[in-house]
Amino acid sequence: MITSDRMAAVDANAAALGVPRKQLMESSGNAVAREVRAIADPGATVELLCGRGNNGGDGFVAARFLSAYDVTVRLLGRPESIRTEIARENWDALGAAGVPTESVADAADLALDDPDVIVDAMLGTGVTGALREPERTAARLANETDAAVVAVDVPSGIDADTGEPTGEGSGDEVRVEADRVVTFHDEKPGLAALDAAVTVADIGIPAAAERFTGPGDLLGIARDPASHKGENGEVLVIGGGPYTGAPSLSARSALRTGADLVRVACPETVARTVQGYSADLIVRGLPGDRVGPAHVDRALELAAGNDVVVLGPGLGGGDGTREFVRRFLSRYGGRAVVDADALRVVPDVDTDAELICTPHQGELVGMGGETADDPHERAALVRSFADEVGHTLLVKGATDVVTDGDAVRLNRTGNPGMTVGGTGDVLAGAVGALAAVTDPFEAAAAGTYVNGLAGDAAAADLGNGLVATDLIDRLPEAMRDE
Ligand SMILES: NC(=O)C1=CN([C@@H]2O[C@H](COP(=O)(O)OP(=O)(O)OC[C@H]3O[C@@H](n4cnc5c(N)ncnc54)[C@H](O)[C@@H]3O)[C@@H](O)[C@H]2O)[C@@H](O)CC1
Ligand SMILES: [K+]
Repeated sequence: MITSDRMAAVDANAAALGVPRKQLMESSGNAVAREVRAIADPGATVELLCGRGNNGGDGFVAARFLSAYDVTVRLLGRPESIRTEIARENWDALGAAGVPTESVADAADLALDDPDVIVDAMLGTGVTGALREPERTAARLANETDAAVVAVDVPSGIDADTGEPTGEGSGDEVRVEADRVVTFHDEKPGLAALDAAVTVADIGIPAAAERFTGPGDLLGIARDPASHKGENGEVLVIGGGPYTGAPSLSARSALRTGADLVRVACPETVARTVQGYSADLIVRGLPGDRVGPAHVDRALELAAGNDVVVLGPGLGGGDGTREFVRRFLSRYGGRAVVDADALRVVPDVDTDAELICTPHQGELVGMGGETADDPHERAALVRSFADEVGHTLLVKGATDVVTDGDAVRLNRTGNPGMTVGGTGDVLAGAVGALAAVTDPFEAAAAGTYVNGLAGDAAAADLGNGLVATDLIDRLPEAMRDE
């Protein structure tokens, strides 16, 4: 099963792997034609109702694969209104090849002869709201015929994620009643409940487009242009003690990854150092030089106003600090990224919090998890450990493993230059910022992807001489990866 959002991400990842959308459209159209051939003999009349988006583009391609049939391609709208370049190219190819086409902009001009097969290539996953004209009339007419209706990807007017009509509640819910659906790459959650035979067509999306992170993994993080300060994430970093630089690295990384407000709670002795690094940070000093059990109430109070807590950078080990982490997590019910010395506490603590743990392999073993050299074998081990602890794990390595105990994603951005101190703090901050705007699994996957990209950009300039702050500077550019 794949949702529309994830499908869009995988599609972008496929393009980054060298399989562009036009190529996928070719396979999609081919698969639709195959379905038509399975239900109608050569010479049968086939009417292709095509919209102006890529769903329509799939229809244009299908027509080319149906030269043995009596085909009519009907574009709903004017040719100038075709929305995408690849759909337009396929429309032009039909004209050049002399395939009969017709464009109908006005619903009043629509009439369907009595075809044997109707291909519904009007709207796919790009549909919003109730069907508008002329698609609406075309859907009604298609439903009234005796033709076998083959829908491309999803019946027009149906939400692929829910199976509900897209105009639901408007009293206006026209949708195509398809006999068959040819959907692409994987099953869609909304199709199972429909009264139609669903075929899943492999359109050549590489398995790696789903297995590995890519630019598509950043699509879900697009910012609402109308958003206000605070709506794109407020993060509290709790850290510092023996290591004074770590919390500031995490905090600045969170800012550069897009968080609106970042606060740091750290020992008073560390506070001045953190503030010295950046005037953009709001720093709250906790009495003393180590974070300990005495600070739990204050830390919870500070955490309350934030979307995410990043817990661990520079805290150090020691009984007092561990006790702080244990008590904090047992009372905290929000979302947190847990890193470094705070990690060991996680398997034993009873918490309502939603955690993203970011261990390297040594820390994973310290938590009680297992690892293996082969990334796929390691992924399986980490997945079952995540399931056991009930939290999202991001296990760092040459290939990072991200899993929530169910889904698994691997990341291969990054380079050996990043073994320098502090890059883990940068990662924790980036994941923290992202966890404020998307779910923990997606935040961990996107966070490690951009952190690695920033590291790769730093290595391109500086080789193994890169330091953690070089990554922070390059995070904004990495976030714009396309
Ligand atoms: N994601 C992928 O990897 C692939 C997608 N493909 C196809 O691309 C489709 C998605 O393409 P698009 O994103 O262009 O979207 P659609 O083709 O589903 O719809 C595009 C346009 O329809 C119009 N529209 C939206 N809602 C409407 C409504 N209620 N009434 C009338 N018009 C409306 C809008 O102008 C919108 O831009 C998929 O369903 C699939 O068929 C395939 O070509 C191959 C691979
Ligand atoms: K369709």
